[in-house]
Amino acid sequence: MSADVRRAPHTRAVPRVRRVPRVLSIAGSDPSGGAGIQADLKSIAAVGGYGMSAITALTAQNTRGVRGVHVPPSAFLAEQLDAVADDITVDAVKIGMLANAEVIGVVAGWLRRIEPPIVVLDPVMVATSGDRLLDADAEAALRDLLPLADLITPNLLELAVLAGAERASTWPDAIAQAEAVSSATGARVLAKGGHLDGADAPDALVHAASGTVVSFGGARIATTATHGTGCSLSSAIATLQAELGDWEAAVGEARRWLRESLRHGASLEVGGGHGPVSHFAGLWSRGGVRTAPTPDEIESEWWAGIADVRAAIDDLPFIRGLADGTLAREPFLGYLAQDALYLRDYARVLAEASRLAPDAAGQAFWANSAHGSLVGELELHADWLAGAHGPGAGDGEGPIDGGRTGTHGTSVDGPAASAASVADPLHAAATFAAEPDAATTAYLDHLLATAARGDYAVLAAAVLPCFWIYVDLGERLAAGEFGAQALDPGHPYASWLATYSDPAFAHATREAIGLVTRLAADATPERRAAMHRAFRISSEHERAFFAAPLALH
Ligand SMILES: Nc1ncnc2c1ncn2[C@@H]1O[C@H](COP(=O)(O)OP(=O)(O)O)[C@@H](O)[C@H]1O
Ligand SMILES: Cc1ncc(COP(=O)(O)OP(=O)(O)O)c(N)n1
Repeated sequence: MSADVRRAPHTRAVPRVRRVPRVLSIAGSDPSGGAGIQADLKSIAAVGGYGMSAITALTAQNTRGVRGVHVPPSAFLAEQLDAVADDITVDAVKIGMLANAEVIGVVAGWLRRIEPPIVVLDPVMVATSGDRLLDADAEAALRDLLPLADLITPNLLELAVLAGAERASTWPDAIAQAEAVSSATGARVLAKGGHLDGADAPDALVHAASGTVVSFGGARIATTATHGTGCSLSSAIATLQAELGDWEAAVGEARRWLRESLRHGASLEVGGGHGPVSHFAGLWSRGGVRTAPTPDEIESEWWAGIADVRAAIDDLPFIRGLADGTLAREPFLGYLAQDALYLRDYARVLAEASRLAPDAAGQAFWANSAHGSLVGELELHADWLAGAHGPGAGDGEGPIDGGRTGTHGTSVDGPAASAASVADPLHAAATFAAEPDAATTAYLDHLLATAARGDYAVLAAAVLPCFWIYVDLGERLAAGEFGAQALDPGHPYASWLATYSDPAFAHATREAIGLVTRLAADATPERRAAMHRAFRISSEHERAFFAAPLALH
């Protein structure tokens, strides 16, 4: 190799690290999908890039071999390249099959003009099947292209051609040839050991300028699905280099990905010859292939999914009596006594959700809700249970100040205005004097067991109905959906009903819905199903809880 092919000092832009790199493959087409641009686009996507392709040549091939090659006019390749570069920032280029010297000339001219920040050149010459993919008289032109690359990825045969030597018979010989090519071109060279005999399939990243040789070992994977491994590896490296900005890290990760894909290639059952690797095997097994619902879709689906429970709650004599004011004081106070017991442990469950929350926003939200349940809500219960409100209490029965705090987990932003405090031992004794009935016990057992299992997302879903069902009831009561009596200031439970439609509680409920549905959208299908189950069970407990007072009295 002559000294004049040594690469000029690097003047192009330093590669920028980019989360989803835009990677252009300049390569030939393989209609069987295992090599060429088809493999490149799959590989780029599989390792996290946005793939583009300018097609140099069309092949008619399958896993058994190449039947024909058609090279379109090189001017049309130039048009493809310009169309991309005129519009899109190209973060990395991978070059594969170039077919002939004319095509190489077009690509070389374009590279000189555009100066993409990363160029990985896979010097494709002969397919594994033995078919030529580069005219024999184009090898000199290809050598001249090498200095325009940052990384060259030859297999053993291609390395020997580039080094002007016999095919290396040992791995140290291959590394020596790679050093010679790197030294002559200024580019890094990845010597690939896929075609070695023996139990190992090593690769080595050689950089003569810095005198480094980084070896990558690995046992040979027993498979015949090796069609397109070179194409796939080089595209993955180009993409990962654009993302990571570190050649050693990019090669290491690309190799790990390729080896995973090699292990699963045979299971695709493509063709009777050398089949392709399974480019997305890792993604499929780790991430699944089904779409995930959006938070909005989950909200509608979960709400519609408890339509039967909500309708049953609406029809309960307790709710009807509460709405039109005909509910007797005794079952109402019985309900409040149970609700006080419920809220005391519900606050503990909310505190546990706060402890489990992975982020400060969730932590603060649930802690605030736990505080609201105890300080705001329970103190209103304490008032009622101490006889300060309601029919026969002689207080005018209008809404009380404490009504600004919401029901079930509403945040409060100031000291409770209510006179009775659960912090006061006398009031606490009265507030929590009742024995929990079956409905309260069952609901709390469900919530406390869910909290004990320690799955934050499932716990968040389990506490949600207590927000959501109450706020919905409150809004519809306030809108007169259950009759105009609920709007009458003289209604015997007016102060209580006011808590149902408290705007602060409505706001907290929106936050809780958003938080839970976002968790569900991000969850695996199995976890989302567990969340949904917990949500549904809590909703059913809500119905039983509202049914209990009149079932007992
Ligand atoms: N059976 C195998 N087991 C493990 N790695 C392999 C195997 N065959 C090829 N590779 C790897 O695939 C990549 C492509 O190598 P190679 O087959 O030598 O190149 P090409 O596909 O260009 O002929 C290299 O990283 C090589 O180590
Ligand atoms: C269109 C096209 N380009 C390149 C190759 C060679 O692919 P490669 O990754 O070198 O793998 P093998 O198939 O040769 O193992 C090709 N076949 N077709």
